[in-house]
Amino acid sequence: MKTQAHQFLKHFFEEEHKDPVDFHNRCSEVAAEIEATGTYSLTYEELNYGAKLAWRNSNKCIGRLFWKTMHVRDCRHIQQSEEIADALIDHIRYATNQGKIKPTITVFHPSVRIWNHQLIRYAGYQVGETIIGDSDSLAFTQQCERLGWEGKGTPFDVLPLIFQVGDEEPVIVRIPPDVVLEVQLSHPEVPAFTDLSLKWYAVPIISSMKLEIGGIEFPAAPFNGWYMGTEIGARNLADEHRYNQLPAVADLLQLNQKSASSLWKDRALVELNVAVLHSFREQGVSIVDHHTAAIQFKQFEEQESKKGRDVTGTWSWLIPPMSPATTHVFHKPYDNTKKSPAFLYQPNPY
Ligand code: HEM
Ligand SMILES: N=C(Nc1cccc(CNC[C@@H]2CCCN2)c1)c1cccs1
Repeated sequence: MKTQAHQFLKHFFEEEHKDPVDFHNRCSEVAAEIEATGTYSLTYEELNYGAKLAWRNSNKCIGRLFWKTMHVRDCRHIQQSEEIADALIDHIRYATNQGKIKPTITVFHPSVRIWNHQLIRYAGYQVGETIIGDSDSLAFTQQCERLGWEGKGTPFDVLPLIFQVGDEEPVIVRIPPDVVLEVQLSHPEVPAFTDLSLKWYAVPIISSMKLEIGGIEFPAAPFNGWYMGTEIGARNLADEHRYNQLPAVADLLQLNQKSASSLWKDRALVELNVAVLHSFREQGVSIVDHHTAAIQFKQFEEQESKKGRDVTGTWSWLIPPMSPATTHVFHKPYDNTKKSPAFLYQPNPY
């Protein structure tokens, strides 16, 4: 802990060009606190900077150019369930910002754990052989039902929040529908596209990862950015084991699905992604296409190298799932070294 704390403080004071005397004093203060209590507490400034660094260090993230602009909400003092529920719903409201999405993170006390993968996600139901809704949510939806939640059984039922303080009973909270912004999907050139009755939620808020700063761990630190269109159009709605919409889109476009070589899947994929980007933009919700995102990532790489910092990355996650070779990312290797502060995986609490 002591070495992790020292490493973090060294980075913090150096990068923020702080007085070395203050650095020395802060180190002694932290060392004394660790000696006395086994841990130490980060100042708000250290938490704010540490959370931004964790984003900057996220090897799988193509969106890192904007790492300095993140809003950091310090909720480490909250331990009452009602207040945690309010803080989570406030995060959704604040980050959504009527569609002009604000990259935001809310950091809770280390004893808090959120069971959701994302604060907003659709339920998944096993009905005989078929799955209704998001198959990624099957297990979590069962936990919600076990705790008394009942969905309507539609493909787009927004799941409730489940969180836990220490080893108290988990708390389940419905999200007020007016807080959840959703985008109905339409296509700029195919009017019949709306017959598919497709939609997706506006704001992805990851709530299952642990934030680690200077050796201090925060299992509950939900963070959001905006979507890259391919996440919705090339994976969530396209994967066969997810919403599997490519055949339906191909029917609409009257493509020849009998032969793979007609590239009907590729044509359906492009039009589905065109619809996602068109619909988000038309409804004033922030989103980025994978080409623009790659250009922004290139700017991030250049900015970091100007600052004398190496950019680390996970190639297989940085390339977009659609037309990857049309981006510069595909054509270069990335060093996958893990840095700290970081966002880490942690086992499911259920
Ligand atoms: C601002 C707009 C942002 C965009 C467009 C963006 C884009 C992405 C995309 C496309 C992925 C891959 C996701 C997948 O394939 O499932 C990703 C991964 C990731 N992003 Fe970003 N991101 C943004 C902001 C953020 C923020 C604010 C944070 C944290 C503060 C963040 C942290 C991460 C992490 C930790 C991963 C890896 C997740 C995992 O390992 O499952 N990103 N990002
Ligand atoms: N645009 C986003 N997408 C994103 C980022 C991190 C993680 C995820 C979810 N990834 C898990 C899925 C499911 C398996 C592989 N991908 C999405 C953001 C979410 C939160 C901040 S940015």
